[in-house]
Amino acid sequence: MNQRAQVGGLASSHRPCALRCPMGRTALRRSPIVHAGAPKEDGQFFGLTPGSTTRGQDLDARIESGEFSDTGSTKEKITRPLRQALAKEPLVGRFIARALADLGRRWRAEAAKRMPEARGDIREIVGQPVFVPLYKLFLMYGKIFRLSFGPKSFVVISDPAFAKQILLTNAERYSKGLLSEILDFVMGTGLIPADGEIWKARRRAVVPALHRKVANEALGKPSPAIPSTVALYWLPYSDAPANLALTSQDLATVSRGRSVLKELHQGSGATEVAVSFADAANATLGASQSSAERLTGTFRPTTPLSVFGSLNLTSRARWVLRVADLGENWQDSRQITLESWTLVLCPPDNATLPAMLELNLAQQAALGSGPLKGAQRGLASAPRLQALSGGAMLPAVPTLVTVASTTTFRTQSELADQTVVEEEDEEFGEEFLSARDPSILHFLVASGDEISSKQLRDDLMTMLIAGHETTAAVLTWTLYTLAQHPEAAEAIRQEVDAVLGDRAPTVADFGSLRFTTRVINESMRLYPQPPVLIRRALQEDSFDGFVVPAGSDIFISVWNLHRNPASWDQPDAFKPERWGRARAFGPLDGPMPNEVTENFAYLPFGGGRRKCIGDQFALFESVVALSMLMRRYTFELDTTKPPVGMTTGATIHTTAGLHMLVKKRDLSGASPSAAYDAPQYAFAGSPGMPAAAAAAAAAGGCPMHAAAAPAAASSAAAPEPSPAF
Ligand code: HEM
Repeated sequence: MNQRAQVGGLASSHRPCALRCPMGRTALRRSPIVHAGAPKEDGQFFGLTPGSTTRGQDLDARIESGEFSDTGSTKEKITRPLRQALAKEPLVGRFIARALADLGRRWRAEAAKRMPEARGDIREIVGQPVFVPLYKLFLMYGKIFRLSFGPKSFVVISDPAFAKQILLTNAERYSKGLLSEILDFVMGTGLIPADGEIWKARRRAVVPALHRKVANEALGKPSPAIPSTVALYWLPYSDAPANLALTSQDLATVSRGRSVLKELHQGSGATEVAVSFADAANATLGASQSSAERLTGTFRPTTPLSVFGSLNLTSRARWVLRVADLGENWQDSRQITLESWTLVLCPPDNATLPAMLELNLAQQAALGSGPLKGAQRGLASAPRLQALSGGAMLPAVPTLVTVASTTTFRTQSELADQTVVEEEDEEFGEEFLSARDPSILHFLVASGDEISSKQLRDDLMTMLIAGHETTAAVLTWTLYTLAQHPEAAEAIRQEVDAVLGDRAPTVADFGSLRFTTRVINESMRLYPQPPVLIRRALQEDSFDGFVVPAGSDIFISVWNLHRNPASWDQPDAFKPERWGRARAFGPLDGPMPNEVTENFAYLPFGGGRRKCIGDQFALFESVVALSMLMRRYTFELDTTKPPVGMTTGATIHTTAGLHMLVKKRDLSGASPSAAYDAPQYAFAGSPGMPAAAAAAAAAGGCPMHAAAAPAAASSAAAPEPSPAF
């Protein structure tokens, strides 16, 4: 059980964050909240008021003014003064007043049945991550309201019970609606956008491909040597960088361990600088490699950990961050910018690395300028990828390779038992397994007699995109959060040192890496990827008496669910311990949180029949990446850079990149302990908690922002550039 808030209402439980907390500024100071059921028969404009030019501020000001908390029937309100005046008159006047009072009661009752509605100008919410205004509106309107722009409207759901109804109980009444339309050209009838019979058939076919047994088959291969260092460097996304010229200044900058990213983003020198990073790495290795070799992965990392930049849809998406083992010679410290990450672990022979890298480059190109346009370009480059990987797009779903290359995967553990999908266990086709090629692609091809190449392509594209950007975003925001919580980062290190030492995690270790896992769980609560789920009602449905007609487009705001003050104690606070038993110190022995344990208040992987098929896989992947990175490095926010900022995409993107100072960790003295105790993570208010965080917690402020407080001269060296909204 987690430590859920035992609170009666929104206003009483949620304390505003003193600093730049996502939620802090506005509605929380107002109470009571207008809950669902509050009538809004004429709607209220949340959009630009006539003549106004600002966006988010307008909405904030109008929420602040109480405009949205106004309730009741407008007709009743307009006629009220007349009724009151008439009531003072004798006879006829009193008679009319009584009739008006009756009418007023009827109007109020009718209004109460109508869903609250926010109407306005779409431009007002366009300038900010869309889930943020939705949260503000949720705090005003409550768990269900209609958001209307001219003739178009959406029903916004922020209540666990309603989400459960849509995703589980009445799931057959809903389709992916808008999402399918938007994703059609890139995912076609892949599993995410597909509906109806196609979805059913494809789910049955694809789910077994993520089965534990597929992973098992892929495992058991010798684990590659674990590197002592991992170096980080940048590569340009361009397939064939025309200009590889290096300036001596570039090399000098890089070899001093300084960031060159400032230059990177200032225009034409970008490619040169990025390449100089790679060349500096080469120089460090004493290797002489052509640029073509570099781009096709000649670095031959001996580590199972290679991290590639992910699908980042911001203007910085052109850069690929790659983590590879470069040996001991690598610089001790350097400054890099992390945008978003995904994990690709290479098999020991490294045969697929070149193709993976190419694939990644193509993805970057594909999605560099926006999901729609970019993805089209990605498709165009698919044949080339095939050529590079010897005719088969094997690395198309790198995550499977991840687990496959990590370990022997023999011992059952909490995760191993749950790993991948159990629900269709009986349908698993052993005969489709291939020891030689235990990839998802192979499984799909072998098991799908009638599958068309278009369907295969759709399935793979879907899994590629679904499994790539999400995990990358989770790691990005986890690192961001940990940079503000050095005590939690330290606790991860203690755990990893004790459980793993310097070896790579295995699935068997997963159960022991509990704190690390709970950090990921909590990071996914604070930053759900995606923050909003989209559905369309195929039939009428109703929620607490509010009717949602067939054809309605619906946003289930996971962000709102995950920060709902009625569900969570200190909803904006990073508290991995909330997933343990209700005590301040002690083992995190609660169950792995998911939509079932939290009754749909927590939906990091959705729920019901459209739940993510890669959930356990992704969790393991994230824990592997995080534990290995935290073991070897320390990450601090670079306070000289602009605030991180959030931008809406399929996942939550950074606006200005996540700039971090990365230092190699001193590992002397960090060895596995025979008698391992759970790390002494300093929970809220505990003696071990950094002063600033404790002060913030005590003040009811958002601990996420503790490091920004003046007293933040603790181990949290980085002041707090919180996401700017
Ligand atoms: C941390 C990483 C991940 C997160 C946060 C995540 C999240 C989600 C969520 C929230 C959904 C439900 C969408 C909805 O109901 O509209 C979903 C569906 C899906 N995910 Fe994931 N996912 C992750 C990793 C993966 C991986 C690794 C794969 C595959 C390799 C994957 C494949 C899919 C597919 C195919 C669906 C659609 C399932 C269906 O509709 O039947 N995901 N994911």
